Amino acid sequence: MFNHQKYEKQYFLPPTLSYDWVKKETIEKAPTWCSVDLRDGNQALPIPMNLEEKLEMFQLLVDIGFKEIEVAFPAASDTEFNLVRTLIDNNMIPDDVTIMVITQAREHIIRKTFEAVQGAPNAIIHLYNSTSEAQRRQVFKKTKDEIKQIAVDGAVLVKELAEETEGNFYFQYSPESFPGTEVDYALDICNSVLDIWKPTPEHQAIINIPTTVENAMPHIFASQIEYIHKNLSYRDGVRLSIHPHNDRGCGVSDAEFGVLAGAERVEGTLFGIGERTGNVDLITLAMNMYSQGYDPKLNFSNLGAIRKQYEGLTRTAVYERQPYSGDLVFTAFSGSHQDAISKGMKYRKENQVEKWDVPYIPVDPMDLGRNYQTDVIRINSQSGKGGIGYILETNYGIKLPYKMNEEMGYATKRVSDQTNRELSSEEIYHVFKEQYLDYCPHFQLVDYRFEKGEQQEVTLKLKQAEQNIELQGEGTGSLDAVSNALKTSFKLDYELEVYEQHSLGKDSLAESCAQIGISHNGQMYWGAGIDEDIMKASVQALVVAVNRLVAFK
Ligand SMILES: CC(=O)SCCNC(=O)CCNC(=O)[C@H](O)C(C)(C)COP(=O)(O)OP(=O)(O)OC[C@H]1O[C@@H](n2cnc3c(N)ncnc32)[C@H](O)[C@@H]1OP(=O)(O)O
Ligand SMILES: CC(C)C(=O)C(=O)O
Repeated sequence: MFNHQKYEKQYFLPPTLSYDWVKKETIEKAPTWCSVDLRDGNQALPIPMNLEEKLEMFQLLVDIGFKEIEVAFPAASDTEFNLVRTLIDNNMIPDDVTIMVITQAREHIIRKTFEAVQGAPNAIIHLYNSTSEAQRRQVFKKTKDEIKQIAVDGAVLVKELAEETEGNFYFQYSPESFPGTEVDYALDICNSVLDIWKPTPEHQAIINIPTTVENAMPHIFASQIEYIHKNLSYRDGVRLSIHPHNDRGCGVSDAEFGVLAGAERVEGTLFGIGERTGNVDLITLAMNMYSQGYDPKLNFSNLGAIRKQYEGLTRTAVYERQPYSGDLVFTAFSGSHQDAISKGMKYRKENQVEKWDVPYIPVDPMDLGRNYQTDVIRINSQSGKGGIGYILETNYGIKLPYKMNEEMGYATKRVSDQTNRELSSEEIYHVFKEQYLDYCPHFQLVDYRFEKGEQQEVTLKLKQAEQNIELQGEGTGSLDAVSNALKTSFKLDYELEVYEQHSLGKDSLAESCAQIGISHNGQMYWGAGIDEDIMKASVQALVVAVNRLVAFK
């Protein structure tokens, strides 16, 4: 039964509430990013990564710029254990990268973990135990003091083994299931663990606060973090870290507010892969900083390639609307968005604008390895002339007069609406070709010859109903002469209103595109021609416009 009365709030407010974090505007300095793709991300995969895949993932994370990487839960499986050994035995960990391994606060698991990290140049031992009221009551069946003792005993053993084991070790403690834990109690456990480790500014420890299962609004989490930040012992010897999950869809807000509230380090995964609804997406966090003009200290300039590799390694598909990385996140299908984007891109080019402010596109897609041809505007029945003109211009160099563009827009939308699908740029060009370059159902241009008399004279060779015919005309200019020949011979009455032409390329051999608009009884009829010879392009454009007049008047 769908009954909200079955539920009640499960989070705890800190004993004293302060909201200093609210007064801060944005994140200007990148926190330390710790990737947990190989641990929390991996433990959520239906088929966890194998050793080769993990090694490839490790290299990918290093290449992106991560300096802290949680590589394994060594006691979980041979594969996890072997990954740590492979990295250490083969000196595969760059000097500026610290690996992290996680362990439950259980003796045999901690011992196994130290076997795995023996000889590590730098490694963080991440100790955790669950502290929530629900888990104390249901899972561990222990009192608060007994649960605290699990953490303290674990911290003691971790310290002892670190002293005995070859390698350089740092410590991290997480009160797992923190969202369901009384905040002052969680703080008390963290401080008790720190009392064992006695961290200093020279050898810091990490206290990592997770939203194991996110159960409150992000401002609650921020207030909890601010309380811990202000009341943690050994504060200058501690890096305060957060580990947001996304059960309520607020992982990014938790992380950003948490940093404003005093966290110096953020754990998460690429693309937000992780248990249930995932961990916080570090790409989103980093790119949110980047898009405000701050250096995130992670490089996603080839995000498409990163995504492809990641999807292969994890056998997981990235959602098409995933911020920054999804297939469709830079794409407008709707007309008014397309119009603004198209004008914004033009404005940017013409005015050499330095800072990015194109409407509807929060960051320059090119910065992430995307392109303007296929990523920004795509066409379906929701699209408009701005977008359709943009596709013709960016893909084919064709610029249409305003009113012709409008008509072409409706012609294209009609095709998409009737077929109920998106149209590719080739299909859009096909509509243009069919309607404006080749539309000659009544007569077709075969050839023409100009002669200069008192006026410009033309002999126009056409084909009509499979018969060759010749028309004569004269006028003040070449096009005028062709137009008069058509008007007189076919007894037509129209005004030549618009004549535009431009080159389709930069060199002198490039083709020209001519567009002609003629009016009859207040209605415009359009035609276009493309040829290396500008006159030929223009005559063809006029022939199409007149054909359309005959067909549609
Ligand atoms: C929120 C998180 O992501 S936490 C990380 C979770 N990740 C994983 O669990 C992935 C890897 N885990 C594993 O491979 C296995 O769980 C192992 C190898 C670590 C341990 O396996 P097992 O001992 O067979 O079982 P299991 O994990 O179910 O252990 C449960 C026991 O450990 C206790 N326990 C669980 N977590 C902890 C902890 N952090 N500290 C101390 N004890 C713990 C439980 O109370 C339970 O005790 P009981 O045996 O007295 O009932
Ligand atoms: C162990 C902790 C950090 C964790 O993964 C979680 O609580 O989600």
